Amino acid sequence: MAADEARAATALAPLRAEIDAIDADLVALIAKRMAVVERVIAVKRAAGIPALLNDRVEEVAAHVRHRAAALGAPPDLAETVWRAMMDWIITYEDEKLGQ
Ligand SMILES: C=C(O[C@@H]1C=C(C(=O)O)C=C[C@H]1O)C(=O)O
Repeated sequence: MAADEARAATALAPLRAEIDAIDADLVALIAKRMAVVERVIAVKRAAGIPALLNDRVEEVAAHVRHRAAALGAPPDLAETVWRAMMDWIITYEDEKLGQ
């Protein structure tokens, strides 16, 4: 059993390094997306537009489902991740717009 676990640990290490590298790329993309969100907030503030725009939320969710399916990723996973991110961003925008 110990030998099996040692073999598994050896096999897992490079895969986990790949996941860590992908996560670093994803965090960089989140930072890039948030920089655009800051510009969205400025436009919304100037025009008196609210943080939550339901039609846009549904459009983004549909886009990521479609893109995930095209790339062989689970659409439900993509939609779940994006809805969580958009919920967080809407709260963030709300706080910023209320200031
Ligand atoms: C960024 C926006 O604000 C909110 C956040 C969204 C997002 O993170 O994609 C989408 C819809 C909005 O309610 C936007 O209106 O585009």
